[in-house]
Parts: sequence; C-alpha cells; structure tokens
Amino acid sequence: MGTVADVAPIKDTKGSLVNKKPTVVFVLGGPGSGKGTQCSNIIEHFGYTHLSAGDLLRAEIKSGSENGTMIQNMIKEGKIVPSEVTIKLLQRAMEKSGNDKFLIDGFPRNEENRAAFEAVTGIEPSVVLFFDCLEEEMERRLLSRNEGRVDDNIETIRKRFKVFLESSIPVIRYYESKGKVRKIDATRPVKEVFESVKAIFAPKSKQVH
Ligand SMILES: Nc1ncnc2c1ncn2[C@@H]1O[C@H](COP(=O)(O)OP(=O)(O)O)[C@@H](O)[C@H]1O
Ligand SMILES: Nc1ccn([C@H]2C[C@H](O)[C@@H](COP(=O)(O)OP(=O)(O)O)O2)c(=O)n1
Ligand SMILES: [Mg+2]
Repeated sequence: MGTVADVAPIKDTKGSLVNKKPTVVFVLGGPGSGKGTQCSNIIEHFGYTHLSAGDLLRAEIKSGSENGTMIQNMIKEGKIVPSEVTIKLLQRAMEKSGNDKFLIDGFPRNEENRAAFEAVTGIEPSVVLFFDCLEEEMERRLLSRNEGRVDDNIETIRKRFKVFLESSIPVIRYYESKGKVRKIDATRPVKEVFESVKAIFAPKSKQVH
C-alpha cells in the first residue's frame, strides 16, 4: 500500500482499461514549495501529463479571453479564481492531451475547487502529494524565481501565504482524513526531494534501494 502504482486503474489481460476514469494525482504545497519543478521530474519518468492550474490561468490571460482581466486581477491579489473557470481549463487540457494519467499541480486550492471538481468530473485523486516547505524558504525561492510573474513580489507573496494557510491547508487535511496524502519534506535540495517523490510513484518491485 501507499504508492501510486497501488491505486492506478485496473487493466484487463489485453491492457484495456477496466476503470475508464483517468488517474489523477493532485500536487499541492505552498507557493514556491517546488510543485512545478518536481512535476517536470515526474513526467520524465512516469508517463503523466502535467497540468498546472496557474499556468493554464496565465495562458488564458495571454489568449485575450473575456475572463483575462478578472483572472489577472485575482492573481495579482493572490486570490483564488472561481472554480468554474479553472475546472473548464483543466477539463479542456485533459481532453486535448489524449492521456489518462494527470498530475494536477496547484489545484484544488480551496474547498470550493475541491468539491466542484469532484462534482463536475466525478474524479477523485488516487494520491495527493503535499510538498511541505518552510515559509522563509518558499519566500526566498519566489523572490528569486525570475519568471516575471506579477505575483512574485513580497506584497502578493504574503497574501498568497495567508490564502495557502486559510484555504489550501484545509483541503490537505480533508485528503489526509481519507488517507490520500503523501507528505514530502520539500525544504531540501531538488534532487533529495525527488528521491522521496520517486518512492511514491515507483511500483514496489521496481524501487531501487
Ligand atoms: N528544492 C528546491 N530547492 C531550491 N530551489 C528550488 C527547489 N525546488 C524549486 N526551486 C526553485 O524555487 C522556485 C519555485 O519553484 P517552483 O517549482 O516554481 O514552485 P511552485 O510551483 O510550488 O511555486 C523556482 O525558481 C525553482 O527553480
Ligand atoms: N487552483 C488555482 C490555482 C492557481 N490560481 C491562481 C492563484 C494563484 O496564486 C496563482 C498562481 O498559481 P500557481 O500554482 O502558478 O502558483 P505557485 O506555483 O504555487 O507559485 O494562480 C487559482 O486561482 N486557482
Ligand atoms: Mg508552480
């Protein structure tokens, strides 16, 4: 018990999916905890499609969509965009990928995100990764991320930390109560964090000790 392989969809002898629902792993953790970095590592090794809710929202702003200004303003304030917008983007990206295994990064970020995703898609995550990182380390990382993001400034970062504690931690607690959370000490260097991540994804028979 405990690895993602243990809860992947069941296949029959010809390899067809018996359970047609996609496998979803939610990747959670505070801003700057390393979600995106570790997702890039995971997709290289384990055949998942990485969907970052934040990246999808930023692409929606760039595309000139009618929701663009609202999304931009909310991101700048560190607030969470209404679920219907984010879920639509996630669903579209899932369909477009053609894959049936997804790492959904930065979602669900509040109870509304969580309940709406489950109601709309009928999908529950197999596992929830929680990158647990010290706030001062996350702050250091965000201030040197250098991606030109409107929300990587100290004022917005403080607001994002507050939203994380007030709205996202309860989602993690919810999944903890269902035994789905795999907590990883994310304050360590990237390679060390990935070693812990690998142990969660690799089937036990293939784990290298
Ligand atoms: N374990 C780590 N140690 C030091 N820096 C890291 C680590 N993981 C990620 N970073 C760096 O910190 C910044 C935030 O990482 P990122 O993966 O974007 O986090 P998140 O998606 O959780 O906000 C990036 O500049 C990234 O290169
Ligand atoms: N489920 C989500 C995910 C992100 N957002 C918005 C609000 C977040 O502060 C920003 C940035 O999210 P993103 O996951 O890219 O940020 P970090 O990688 O945690 O630094 O996007 C959202 O409204 N709803
Ligand atoms: Mg990210």
